Amino acid sequence: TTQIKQQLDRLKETLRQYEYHYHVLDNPLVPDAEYDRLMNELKNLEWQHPDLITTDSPTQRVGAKPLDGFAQITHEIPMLSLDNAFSDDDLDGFLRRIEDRIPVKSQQLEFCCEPKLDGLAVSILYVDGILIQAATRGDGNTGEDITANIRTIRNVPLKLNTPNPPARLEVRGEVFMPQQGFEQLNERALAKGEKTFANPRNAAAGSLRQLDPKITSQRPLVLNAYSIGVYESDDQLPTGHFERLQWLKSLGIPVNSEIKLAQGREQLLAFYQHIQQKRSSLGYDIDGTVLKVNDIALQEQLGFISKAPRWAIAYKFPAQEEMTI
Ligand SMILES: Cc1c[n+]2nc(N)[nH]c2nc1OC(C)C
Repeated sequence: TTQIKQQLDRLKETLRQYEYHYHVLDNPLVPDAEYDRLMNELKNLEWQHPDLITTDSPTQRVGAKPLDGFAQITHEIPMLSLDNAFSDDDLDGFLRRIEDRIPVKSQQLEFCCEPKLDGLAVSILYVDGILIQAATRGDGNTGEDITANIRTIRNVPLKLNTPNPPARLEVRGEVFMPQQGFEQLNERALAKGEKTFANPRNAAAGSLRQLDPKITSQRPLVLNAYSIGVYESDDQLPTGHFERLQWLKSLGIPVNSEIKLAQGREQLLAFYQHIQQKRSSLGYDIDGTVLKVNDIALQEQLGFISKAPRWAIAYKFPAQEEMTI
């Protein structure tokens, strides 16, 4: 059966490359018909040799049976939320708070600028390059195990596109439903007298919370990664967030194509205005932008503000001149 195994491996690797070029590089290598032909060839060969089926095979996206419920998963690193800005003044406050804590003028600071996708935050764990587990953000500390549903999302790789994968890599990103897929889903639901969804975000949430992966598999969901959680490897990660996202893309993880580096206040505002102007033609819902200090070491120096209470404020006296007597 080594002959069969080699044939299976070749088919799986070829299909993975086709999926990578189609879903991540947005640049198909072959027509869909050729992809479908090869997928059927692999399905037939696996049907003849079920004992040789591997969990990372492109044929293994839709789980067997519906779940009774979702198990809970505790995030090793909490998935925190973001502070909001609603005006240029708020942005200036954000920049000033950074300058107060690190000796760098914001004009010299590089930022990774991203569209803020209006979907659901998820965490996907790859062990030795194989998709092992996926969870919703939940309350930030514990989420629901939605591994079976995440596996059905066509642009989520079941195996990372590298000969030497990290021991553990947690990818964090947004699962969303593009507007066209949302409209088609609601049309079909109406035609079948089923309930429709109010907006793409609810449709994505409802699709990920399906206990039956066969239903999730028929929903047009898309993943875009935006950060790395747990990482264990002999190799160091790049030292910039933007460069880390490009590295994820090289591994076969889809990353939004609007993401850019910007330096200083003017370029941040230019990115914000650029995305705002493109908003209606993106083909998916966004609710703003996410602007991140790009240098990871600076991110760690700046740290997190645990959500300060909204109902209390420390109104301080002006700093007293130290009297030297
Ligand atoms: C909660 C969140 C949401 N988003 N969305 C994007 N694009 N990036 C991003 N980063 C996040 O958190 C990081 C700052 C860790």
